[in-house]
Amino acid sequence: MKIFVTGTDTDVGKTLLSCLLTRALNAAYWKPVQAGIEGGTDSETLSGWIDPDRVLPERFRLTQPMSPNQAAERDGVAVCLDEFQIPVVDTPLVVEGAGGLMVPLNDRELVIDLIAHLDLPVVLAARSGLGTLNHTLLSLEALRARELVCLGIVLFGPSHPENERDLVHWGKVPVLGRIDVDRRLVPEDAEPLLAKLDLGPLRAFWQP
Ligand SMILES: Nc1ncnc2c1ncn2[C@@H]1O[C@H](COP(=O)(O)OP(=O)(O)OP(=O)(O)O)[C@@H](O)[C@H]1O
Ligand SMILES: C[C@H](N)[C@H](N)CCCCCC(=O)O
Ligand SMILES: [Mg+2]
Repeated sequence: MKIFVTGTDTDVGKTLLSCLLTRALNAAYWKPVQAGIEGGTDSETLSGWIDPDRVLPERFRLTQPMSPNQAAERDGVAVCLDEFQIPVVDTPLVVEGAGGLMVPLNDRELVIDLIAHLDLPVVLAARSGLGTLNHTLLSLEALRARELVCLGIVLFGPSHPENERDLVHWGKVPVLGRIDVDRRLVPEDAEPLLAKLDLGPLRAFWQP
């Protein structure tokens, strides 16, 4: 069971979702491209939530908090799809992208091309409130155009039932749940937060 966690944007909740999914699935975690290391990386965050031995080394650790193509340019590093091989692990694996789907890795390749290269189904982190319909439906359309599978959407933010309804209607993808981040979340919050998510569509993908 291998999943790529992507989002409609940066700072949308991919890392928090990855924390929850890795715990729920007893998975390893891999961040192929980390852009920005000052103030802590996503892998360091995950190491607080799961056994650090299950946090695999990033393929690229770029110093600047920018789009990977720009951060790579600053660091004088060449990022390219051929450099990414899915890690071999004997557990499920959660892979977290950088930013959203159309974020460039270099002059020719985008994060969505990395998903296709790794050949993984996607879980999409999205905001719950005003603006999410456009961002989320565009993301789903981009995935469909490349014949990539989206197993579900996880919403971050306050309750907005009409948005949830419209995302399911137009996106034709289940909303797995919603997480309202109203304070600093700690690993002890994992179980109650996971209770808000329906991981059935994920498990059904591998065990129909
Ligand atoms: N433990 C936490 N408790 C509460 N809020 C958090 C926590 N960790 C991150 N946040 C906040 O939640 C939001 C989503 O953060 P998150 O790191 O999950 O984004 P992301 O989609 O992974 O971004 P990136 O593209 O940088 O990987 C941000 O506003 C962040 O500041
Ligand atoms: C720096 C940030 N936290 C991520 N690592 C990279 C986000 C790239 C977003 C690019 C963009 O959509 O304009
Ligand atoms: Mg992140």
